[in-house]
Amino acid sequence: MSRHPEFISRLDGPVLVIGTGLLGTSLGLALSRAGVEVYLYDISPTSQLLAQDMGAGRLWNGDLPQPALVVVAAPPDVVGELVIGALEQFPEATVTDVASVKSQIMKQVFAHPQAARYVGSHPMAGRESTGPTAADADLFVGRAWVLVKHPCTNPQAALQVLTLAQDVGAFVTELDAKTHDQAVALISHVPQLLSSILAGCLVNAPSTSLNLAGGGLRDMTRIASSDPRLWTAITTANAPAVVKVLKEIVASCTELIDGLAKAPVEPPTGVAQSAVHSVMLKGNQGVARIPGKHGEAAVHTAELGVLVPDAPGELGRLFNEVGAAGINIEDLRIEHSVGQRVGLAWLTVHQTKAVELSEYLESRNWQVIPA
Ligand SMILES: NC(=O)c1ccc[n+]([C@@H]2O[C@H](COP(=O)([O-])OP(=O)(O)OC[C@H]3O[C@@H](n4cnc5c(N)ncnc54)[C@H](O)[C@@H]3O)[C@@H](O)[C@H]2O)c1
Ligand SMILES: O=C(O)C(=O)C[C@]1(C(=O)O)C=C[C@@H](O)C=C1
Repeated sequence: MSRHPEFISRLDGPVLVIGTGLLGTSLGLALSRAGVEVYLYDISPTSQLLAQDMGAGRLWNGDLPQPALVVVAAPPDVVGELVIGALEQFPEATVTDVASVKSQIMKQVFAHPQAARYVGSHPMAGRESTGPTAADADLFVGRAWVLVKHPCTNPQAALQVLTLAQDVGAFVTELDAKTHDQAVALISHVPQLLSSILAGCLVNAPSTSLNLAGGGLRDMTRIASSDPRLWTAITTANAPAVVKVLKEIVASCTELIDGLAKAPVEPPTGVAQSAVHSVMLKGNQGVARIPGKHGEAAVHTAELGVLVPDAPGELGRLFNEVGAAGINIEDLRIEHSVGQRVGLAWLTVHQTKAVELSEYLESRNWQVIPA
């Protein structure tokens, strides 16, 4: 594949991707776009063919030159054995993986004599859909990518994996396996489980209730569509850290329930109000600590709501207008409820451009709602 001028890789290939689902195919697309030779292998013939059709690389066969780097992008419960298999099959190659949990895999791999060529890694980028067709060459752009080294890790191998992460647009952070697993329990694994538990409460809800769903519920449940098999493997492999965070949440829920249960008291005692208020306040403080893109504090953007008629081409027309104003859309979310004739598009733009865009869109007869 020819090199795309905007995305030239510093990494020397070929790279063999084992597991061509969402992560493996996204990586193949990003590397192929940057001119790196990518080979693809998946236990599922359909998945590897789809990945090849999408342009993520070519199917691996033993006649091809040996890979310089092998990336294992399979579910966490098979990663350890696949990494060891790759270390043995390709004695010159560096081997890495992208699994969401690290301690168990590090322990399994570092019992092997050739483990110095292995570097654990975890791109903090993904989505609720799996499989090659959900892949995106830009998946890793601006996202964190954790490198997990071992005292025996070969520095040259670590450098290769660092280069891989940087070449696909990620910024690299180094952590030990235990710190990594505790961190992702809090910021990824428990959020997934809570989203699933909340969405699970909707299973028997009447459709008259569900038809009222707005942005709040949608924001909280996007990841509830994630793959049950993959997430069972992820969370069980990180059970101790996940249980610790879940227990904290149960304690907070119990406190809140006890406080709220006192709400109907006459005259009001303020206990219920204080229980809810402290939950809300702590939440405000926590959410303000989540960094924005590239790990910077998210203070430079503003959101603008625009009412968009529910008709073909209207969203495209809005984007064209914003483009004509010379303003970049940093992010986008859409609120849309069943039976409504309009949707609400929330555009995130640079803070300094928000007023200008609002005035411009109003002058073009769009109805703008400030955040
Ligand atoms: N989905 C996410 O958001 C996300 C984000 C970061 C990291 N990860 C990690 O990336 C890895 C892959 O996740 P995904 O979302 O791409 O899943 P996926 O289901 O889309 O892809 C996994 C692929 O691995 C293949 N596979 C399974 N066993 C195999 C084997 N023995 N040999 C070869 N291929 C095999 C499957 O056929 C499948 O195509 C997981 O370890 C996951 O923890 C996922
Ligand atoms: O769905 C998303 O937006 C994600 O980025 C998925 C997400 C996450 O929880 O942040 C999920 C699992 C990973 O191991 C890494 C990323």
